[in-house]
Amino acid sequence: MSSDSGLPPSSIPILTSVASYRKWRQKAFEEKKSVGFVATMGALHDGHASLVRHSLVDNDLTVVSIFVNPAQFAPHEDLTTYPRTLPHDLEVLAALSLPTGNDLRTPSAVFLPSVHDMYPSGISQNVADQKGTFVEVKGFSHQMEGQTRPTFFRGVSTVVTKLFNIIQPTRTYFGQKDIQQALLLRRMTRDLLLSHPTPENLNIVPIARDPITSLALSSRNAYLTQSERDIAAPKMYAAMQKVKSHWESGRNKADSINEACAYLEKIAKDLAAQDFTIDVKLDYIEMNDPESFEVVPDVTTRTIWEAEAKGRPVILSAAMWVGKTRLIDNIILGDKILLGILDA
Ligand SMILES: Nc1ncnc2c1ncn2[C@@H]1O[C@H](COP(=O)(O)OP(=O)(O)OP(=O)(O)O)[C@@H](O)[C@H]1O
Ligand SMILES: CC(C)(CO)[C@@H](O)C(=O)[O-]
Ligand code: BAL
Repeated sequence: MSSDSGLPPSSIPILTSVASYRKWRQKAFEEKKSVGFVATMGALHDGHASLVRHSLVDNDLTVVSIFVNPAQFAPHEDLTTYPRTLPHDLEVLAALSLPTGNDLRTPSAVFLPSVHDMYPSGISQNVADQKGTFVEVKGFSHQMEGQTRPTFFRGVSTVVTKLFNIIQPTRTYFGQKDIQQALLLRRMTRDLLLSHPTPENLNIVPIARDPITSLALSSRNAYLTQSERDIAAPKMYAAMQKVKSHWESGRNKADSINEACAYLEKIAKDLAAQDFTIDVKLDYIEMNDPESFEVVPDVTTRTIWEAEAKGRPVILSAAMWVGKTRLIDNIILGDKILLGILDA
């Protein structure tokens, strides 16, 4: 069954217009049902499933949006090739269920808007050509991922504001894999005084990893060849684990990171020598303050950080090119609970 024609078969109602969603939401308001929301760009995997499962546990109803947002892709990025797998996505969602009392809770609706509905004034990927209304979280969008992708968070903040405005979620769920995105959106929710969701109801769900290689699940993993996925890509997490163990043994930040960079350089050389088709290039590996996103000073050790940071953990994050695919990952050094990251 599907709510609109021209869509793949789906046991979950698909709402493609803002008006049809609003009607659905009004009924939930009237019935005093809580609505959990998971925003995605589709190509669903077990990381997305974990977000949806959390929502099913916490809420009467769960809505998943699938929208590949042009505004968060720079003109040179992969908007046109981004994986679009709607029939598969609907099957993944239909297979998710949670027994509650006599009931089986499943995702309640999929919101599938058009680019035109989301951007009534039109949308250019080139910020200089954009017209209309945009949301920027100033001072928090240029560090970490924002350094390599300077217009990324403007695109994300804008589309998520629109989605929140439409969906009116009681609670939302974002992945720790995109940790800066989740923390920035929580700040945006606070700054814009949103009630649906409140900042407290923006939940962060731990990173789902491949059980064998520990590679963080990601829609873009679909771009990787088998050897890129199984051999090269997991080295980024291995490098971060090295930073973690140096940091925890008392080395300062610069030394800890340098060891990991040297490890990755050696891996890149070895891979190139063994197989010319695997090309690995580190974009960054860095430690940042989870509140300001500023870089942890080179000479800081864990003991110095803990004395100064009043319990705040450190975000250790990395981005790496594996062939033509850019992957990101992170580890929280310290207490994840203080960032409001849920248990898995
Ligand atoms: N491995 C994961 N574990 C937990 N959450 C995840 C994981 N991967 C993605 N998410 C979360 O799912 C939500 C939707 O993400 P999105 O649809 O962009 O998938 P993605 O795998 O992050 O894609 P991409 O490969 O483009 O980064 C985001 O909140 C994201 O952080
Ligand atoms: C939050 C989001 C769905 C906004 O397009 C996207 O950035 C993502 O999938 O992480
Ligand atoms: N999950 C992040 C989406 C992006 O890289 O555009």
